[in-house]
Amino acid sequence: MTILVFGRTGQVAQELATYDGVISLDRAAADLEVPSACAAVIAAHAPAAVINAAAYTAVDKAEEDEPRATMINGETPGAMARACADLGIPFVSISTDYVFSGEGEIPWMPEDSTGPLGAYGRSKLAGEQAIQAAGGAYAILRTSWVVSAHGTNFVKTMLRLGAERDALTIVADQIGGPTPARDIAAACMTMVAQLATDPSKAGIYHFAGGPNVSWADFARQIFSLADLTCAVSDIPSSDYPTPATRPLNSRLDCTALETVFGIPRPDWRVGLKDIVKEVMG
Ligand SMILES: NC(=O)C1=CN([C@@H]2O[C@H](COP(=O)(O)OP(=O)(O)OC[C@H]3O[C@@H](n4cnc5c(N)ncnc54)[C@H](OP(=O)(O)O)[C@@H]3O)[C@@H](O)[C@H]2O)C=CC1
Ligand SMILES: Cc1cn([C@H]2C[C@H](O)[C@@H](COP(=O)(O)OP(=O)(O)O[C@H]3O[C@@H](C)C(=O)[C@@H](O)[C@H]3O)O2)c(=O)[nH]c1=O
Ligand SMILES: [Mg+2]
Repeated sequence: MTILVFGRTGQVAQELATYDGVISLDRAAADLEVPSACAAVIAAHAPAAVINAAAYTAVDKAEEDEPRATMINGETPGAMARACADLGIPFVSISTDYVFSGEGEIPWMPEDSTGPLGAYGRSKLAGEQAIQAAGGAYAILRTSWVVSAHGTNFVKTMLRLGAERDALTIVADQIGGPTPARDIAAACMTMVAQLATDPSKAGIYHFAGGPNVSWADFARQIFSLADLTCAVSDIPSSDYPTPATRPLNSRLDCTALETVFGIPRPDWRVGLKDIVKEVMG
């Protein structure tokens, strides 16, 4: 069973590449700025399933580059979904907590109203809508705060800064679920297998690590596991100005994924241990 994966260098893409039967496409093989080319690659390979793990993920840069982010995150996933629907094969595409406004403290349900605060979130929401319009055996997997030993992420930034500095100020009013890329890859593989035999499972699902935590408390746990002495002071988001506004409430209710696919919410503290070990050597 061949599974075609868009993305090769990304955090989730690298974990997907460890599975037998996965063919990974880098930018040279499939440029997400060209929707028709990505659809043509799917038709040419005629795989058993497709997973889209490529995206424009530079949240701040997207503010001044929204047309490109919208092409990559909005238009192209729609074209991929239509190509998969035409072939009658499952399609899983990863989305984000940043499609939500971040109001309140209640974990977001997949069917809750969206309200992105920035260009990245808007572009990902456009992708979700295009995929849904295509129909077929699709799944949109919204995750959050992706971490791994590869690529750029908060854990790697903290391990670098924590070794250089005695103290850091970290936002404490954004709460969410850090999610190991390895767990996301495993979830995607389970989902394409089940969608192949039961397309009625199509829909939007949430998948994030638990327990929910603030970035500041997450940093403390990273430093503790890595034996780094770096004091963390809580600050409000207003003291850490960035071009794009981040949601305060990134909590995702992950019940539906467990009920429908039997995939439980992972404990990020388990995955974090492996990541710290892998990065520190
Ligand atoms: N990172 C996070 O915290 C979160 C991510 N997500 C979502 O999860 C998914 C995976 O994210 P993650 O693994 O962190 O992503 P990364 O930022 O680690 O990697 C992004 C991947 O997309 C590829 N890519 C970007 N632009 C193009 C293009 N024009 N053509 C082809 N490939 C392109 C990159 O290739 P190249 O190396 O060539 O640039 C890279 O392989 C994405 O859909 C993302 O939106 C959701 C929630 C949180
Ligand atoms: C480095 C640093 C960051 N921060 C804050 C800024 C930000 O609110 C938070 C996390 O920083 P990041 O740069 O990892 O945030 P960001 O790139 O916005 O992370 C997001 O990426 C996209 C792709 C997603 O889909 C989201 O789920 C989320 O993971 O930490 C501090 O408060 N102090 C610091 O010293
Ligand atoms: Mg980032």
